[in-house]
Amino acid sequence: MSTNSVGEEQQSGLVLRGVGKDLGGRTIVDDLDLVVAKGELVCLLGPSGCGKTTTLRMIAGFLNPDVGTISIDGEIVTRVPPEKRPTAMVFQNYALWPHMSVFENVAYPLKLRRTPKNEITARVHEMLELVNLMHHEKSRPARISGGEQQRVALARALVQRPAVLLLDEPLSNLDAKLRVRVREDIREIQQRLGITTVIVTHDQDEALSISDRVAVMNSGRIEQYSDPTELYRSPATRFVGGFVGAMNTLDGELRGGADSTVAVVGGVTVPVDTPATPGTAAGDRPVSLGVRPENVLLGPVEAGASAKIIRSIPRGHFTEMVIELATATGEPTELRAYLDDRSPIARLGPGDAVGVRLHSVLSYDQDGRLR
Ligand SMILES: Nc1ncnc2c1ncn2[C@@H]1O[C@H](COP(=O)(O)OP(=O)(O)OP(=O)(O)O)[C@@H](O)[C@H]1O
Repeated sequence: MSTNSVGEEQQSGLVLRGVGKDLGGRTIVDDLDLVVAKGELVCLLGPSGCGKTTTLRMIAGFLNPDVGTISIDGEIVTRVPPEKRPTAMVFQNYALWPHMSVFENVAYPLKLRRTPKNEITARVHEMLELVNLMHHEKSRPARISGGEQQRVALARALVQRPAVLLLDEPLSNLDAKLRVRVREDIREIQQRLGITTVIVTHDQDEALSISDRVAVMNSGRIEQYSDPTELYRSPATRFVGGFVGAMNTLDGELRGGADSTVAVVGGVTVPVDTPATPGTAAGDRPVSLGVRPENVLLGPVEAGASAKIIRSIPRGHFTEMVIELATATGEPTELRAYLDDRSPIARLGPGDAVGVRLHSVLSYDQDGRLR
């Protein structure tokens, strides 16, 4: 995690230090540190109940942390009420006023602050242009689509010119196709304005595709805080590896050096091309290996450890194969592999024999930490 330097504190858009919250007699957020740079988009990603929304609500000021501090642009705001904080929130259900037009909805926070009328008009129009909704300024929310309602909610947050924009599961009410469009729109607008943004999501695809960095949460703590590529390639814990993307987990260990590494699984030796963490054979024995399905390489029997195809699942632009490794111990060890449809192996089916090699194998210790 980041250092506690004063310089970093001042240059950062948002800083949480040692933030904790108990609710209903349980610790929901536990000693959480998070530094979001100015203009950065960060997703809080994690399973249901891990404390993402609670964290977001503390940043917005709707909930007070029991311990820790929150600062925005170098100012401590831990006890500042929500309406006085330089934050604006987009809620999961958008929370638009049904009896107000699109214009009035976006104007509402400015009216509350007694902004002069002509300034309200100018700022609302500027925002409606930004989210491409000028043609709907007189419409009621019920008359526009879900994606458009989402953009109204975004405009209503941005019109307040917050230092930090907060979005709670902003895409969960949209269908799959629209979700991709709208998340790209959000990213584009966020980058254009250079606004520090925190988004809560449980959707890894969403987090990986729009974030500068992703904070993966589990049981009230951040397990890893990295850019999307690093998060996918080197998940710091077994939990992160399983939560972000698909991962085969095997009981076994890596042996050998960088040139000729093998994975020993159930008493058989599987050749490994480029282990992600070379030299893991030394010291304490790792207790598990992780390998992404696209890094399980299938070829002719003689080219790798022997295995049998159990299932072949067409996945559109690729084929997913479930294979069983022929272990010496007789313990069944299943692996999933993704194969290019053009590969001759993709034409094989259940019962056929294949040779297995592995690529970029990760090795985890007893506590599930990357070695
Ligand atoms: N006011 C409260 N009193 C007691 N428990 C609460 C309260 N608010 C939230 N919790 C509990 O805190 C835990 C974390 O809730 P939170 O909403 O932060 O999770 P989340 O990660 O956002 O999950 P989800 O994706 O399901 O919204 C949950 O188990 C929830 O039941």
